[in-house]
Amino acid sequence: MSFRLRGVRAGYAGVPVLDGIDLTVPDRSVVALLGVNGAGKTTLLRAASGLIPLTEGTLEHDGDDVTGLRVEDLARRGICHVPEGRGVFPNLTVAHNLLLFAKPGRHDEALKRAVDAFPRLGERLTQLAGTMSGGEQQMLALARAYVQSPKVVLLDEVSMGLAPKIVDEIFAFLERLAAEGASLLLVEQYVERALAVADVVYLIDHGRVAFCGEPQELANRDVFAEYVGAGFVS
Ligand SMILES: Nc1ncnc2c1ncn2[C@@H]1O[C@H](COP(=O)(O)OP(=O)(O)OP(=O)(O)O)[C@@H](O)[C@H]1O
Repeated sequence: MSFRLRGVRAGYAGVPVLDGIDLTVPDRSVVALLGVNGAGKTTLLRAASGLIPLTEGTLEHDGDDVTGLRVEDLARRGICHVPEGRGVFPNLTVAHNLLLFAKPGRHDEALKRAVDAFPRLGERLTQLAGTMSGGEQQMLALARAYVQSPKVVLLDEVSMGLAPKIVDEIFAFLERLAAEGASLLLVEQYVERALAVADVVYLIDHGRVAFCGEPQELANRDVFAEYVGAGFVS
């Protein structure tokens, strides 16, 4: 039971970005993905979620080859992507945004689940998503993944630009998601916070894995200062 990328190469319009990535998200674990701007973190999450095709390599989930499946087919298997910039539908209500992602016949359950995780969404079910604050929209983006009872959640900078109190709420939610048994692959600007919840950390550099290990190993390594440096305060 795990999600794996093997020898993954991918990029944009013939420009390679990922240069042979081997990465495993073990069952019930949190994996932090670090690297400088432009290292390829977002591209890796897009490739892993089926948003961009692989030019080489494979994706495996629970031992099955899932390479080439579309984003919605991967989502049906429980592999859910929360993209940078949230990706909510601004002209639909909060409830409608959630129900688009709910399992058929499970609409009430989905709304209950979302509101339980983020009570402030419950006060705004009829509000247009685009009129909510940035933090509320981020909660909606997370709740849309949550209503799918995901097994693997790919999270791209979900705390970006948010107030510290909202970031706390979001991290509490991520811990809840992990405690409920989901695996997380987390790209996060708050490096210390990501390492505090992570079981495993990968450093990506120029589209390659520069380090893979436990967070405490990384803190003692020069490689960390080299690639992430200023972002970490122990
Ligand atoms: N849609 C795109 N078309 C062409 N090139 C792209 C596209 N998106 C990203 N790139 C390029 O791919 C490389 C990796 O970008 P990516 O966004 O994956 O890095 P990142 O590690 O997530 O960076 P950041 O921390 O700044 O978000 C960069 O050189 C970037 O310019």
